[in-house]
Amino acid sequence: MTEFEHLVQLSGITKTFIDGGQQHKVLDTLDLIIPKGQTIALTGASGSGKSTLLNLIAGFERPDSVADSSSTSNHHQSSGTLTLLDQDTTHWQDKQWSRFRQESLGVVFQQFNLLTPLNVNDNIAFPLRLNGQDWNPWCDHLADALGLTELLNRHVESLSGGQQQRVAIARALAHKPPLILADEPTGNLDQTASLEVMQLLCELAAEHQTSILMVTHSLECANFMQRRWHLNKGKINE
Ligand SMILES: Nc1ncnc2c1ncn2[C@@H]1O[C@H](COP(=O)(O)OP(=O)(O)OP(=O)(O)O)[C@@H](O)[C@H]1O
Repeated sequence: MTEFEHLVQLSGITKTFIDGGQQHKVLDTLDLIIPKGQTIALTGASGSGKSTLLNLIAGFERPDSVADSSSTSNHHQSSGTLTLLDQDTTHWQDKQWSRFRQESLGVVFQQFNLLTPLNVNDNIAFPLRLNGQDWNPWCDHLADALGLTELLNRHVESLSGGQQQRVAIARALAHKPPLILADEPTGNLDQTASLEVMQLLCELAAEHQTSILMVTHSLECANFMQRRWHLNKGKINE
């Protein structure tokens, strides 16, 4: 992969939802940069927009668009700029978003989105196979560290919530992407398993300069990250 200056950069991004006829501005002309290799804990009250921010960076949501005042036609432009790997995403089509997610992103979201017809092994190896790779010693290490070695042949739908969460974490880390977005990745895990997950994330970040943006309500988990961001009224405070 080519070198880049900023992994993620948001400039003046606004996101508004309309609910019951009322506009609700969740992100308000937000500016932020996630440099390569930085690990960040994201906190904020329920409903402050943490998941929305992760969804925007992953391309599952789009920023608001505003009427283009410089144009006489009915053109709209994005409320701000979202730059990923030094590329402006404003005009990215689905194909470019898919490629970014496939090659450069690992996500652990609240819904694990596991591939239910497949077993644990195939779920973990899925991002690797999309990138033309196969199961490798790093996958063995992930399975071991996450307590999944005995479960590799099990269908994911037969697993408990905590086991499914660990599969989702292994899948996000399998292809060693430069960016991990995690939304309460240890929400279903006990304290011992949570600490093991945090150690694994830190190991990946330290060895491969992986950047991590992790939503957490746990101070203990937040302390594993290098920086702490707090989202309030559509803005980030550090
Ligand atoms: N698709 C949507 N349509 C309408 N409103 C939405 C949508 N997605 C999110 N919202 C609203 O945006 C606000 C921020 O939601 P979001 O899920 O990003 O918050 P959060 O900080 O992740 O909350 P939590 O900690 O409870 O998960 C909430 O008021 C939510 O109701």
